[in-house]
Amino acid sequence: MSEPAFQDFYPENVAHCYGCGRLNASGHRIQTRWEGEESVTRFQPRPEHMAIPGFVYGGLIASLVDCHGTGTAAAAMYRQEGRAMDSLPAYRFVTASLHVDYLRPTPLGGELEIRGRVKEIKGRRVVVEATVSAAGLTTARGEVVAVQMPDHFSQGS
Ligand SMILES: CCCCC/C=C\C/C=C\C/C=C\C/C=C\CCCC(=O)SCCNC(=O)CCNC(=O)[C@H](O)C(C)(C)COP(=O)(O)OP(=O)(O)OC[C@H]1O[C@@H](n2cnc3c(N)ncnc32)[C@H](O)[C@@H]1OP(=O)(O)O
Repeated sequence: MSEPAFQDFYPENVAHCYGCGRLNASGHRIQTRWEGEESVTRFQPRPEHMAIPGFVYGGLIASLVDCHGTGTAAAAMYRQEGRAMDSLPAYRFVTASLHVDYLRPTPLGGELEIRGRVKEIKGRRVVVEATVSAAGLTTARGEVVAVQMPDHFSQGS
């Protein structure tokens, strides 16, 4: 059995995100893990994730990069501090900025692989670079600026 994903450690009150919340039955429920210095998410797009026949919708790609980035940011902070991901207080990150370059059309059909690297950790901010690949070919590149979430965010205020 594979080890738990970063998202498996999200506290219940922040586990409903459409991209990464394990408690959102209609969402993508992505799962991200370390592979050495890189974080990796694998995702199988469904037929409805179509842009034009045969190709993946760019919004889905952005969504995957987004939540891959926020998950990697949290995991990177735990790793930097040598803390287990189930230790308290929990680190929660939201997206401050999301940038995606679509390099070539992403074929719809096979699994996508998102690979991330931590570019910078500074104060409450973590910058994560990511690539999206299909069948070994990089089709998109992204950057996420994730900022540690203020406490009031999870209470809907
Ligand atoms: C392995 C982990 C396991 C455990 C994990 C545990 C918990 C994690 C759990 C869950 C994760 C949480 C949620 C998951 C759900 C969703 C994730 C998916 C992503 C989303 O779907 S989430 C929704 C969309 N997202 C928003 O709805 C954000 C709206 N926004 C704001 O709420 C504020 O805007 C905020 C909070 C971003 C900042 O506000 P603030 O007042 O707290 O902080 P402040 O402004 O002081 O910025 C502090 C430093 O970030 C820099 N900075 C700020 N903004 C920047 C930008 N745009 N570009 C570049 N840098 C920026 C500043 O320059 C400064 O940097 P410096 O300190 O170096 O000067």
